[in-house]
Amino acid sequence: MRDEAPNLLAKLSKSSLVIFKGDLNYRKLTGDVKWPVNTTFSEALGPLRGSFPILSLRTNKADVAVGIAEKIARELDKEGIAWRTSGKYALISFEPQT
Ligand SMILES: O=P(O)(O)OC[C@@]1(O)O[C@H](CO)[C@@H](O)[C@@H]1O
Repeated sequence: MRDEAPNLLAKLSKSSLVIFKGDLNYRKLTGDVKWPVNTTFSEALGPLRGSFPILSLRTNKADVAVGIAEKIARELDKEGIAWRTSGKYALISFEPQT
């Protein structure tokens, strides 16, 4: 964003909170990478981390998912629950501005 949309970044940097809604935006925020589930949301954000306060609200519709305890993911997987893709589970993620 720093290179592609510096004006937008400057504007968002002055915001008290920027809310991203939906699976596709979550995938864009986290680079659409199949991170280990216990990767922090902060790490997955990469260069956007700390630029402005980010709240992401997402129902899970794709494999990418971060900020989850491995034990919880393992238990859901063991039960055969399609928690990553069914749209029946959701993630609320927050990263403050630094
Ligand atoms: O969760 P929602 O708001 O109904 O869908 C969010 C969404 O980003 O997820 C899909 C991509 O996985 C898109 O088709 C859709 O726009």
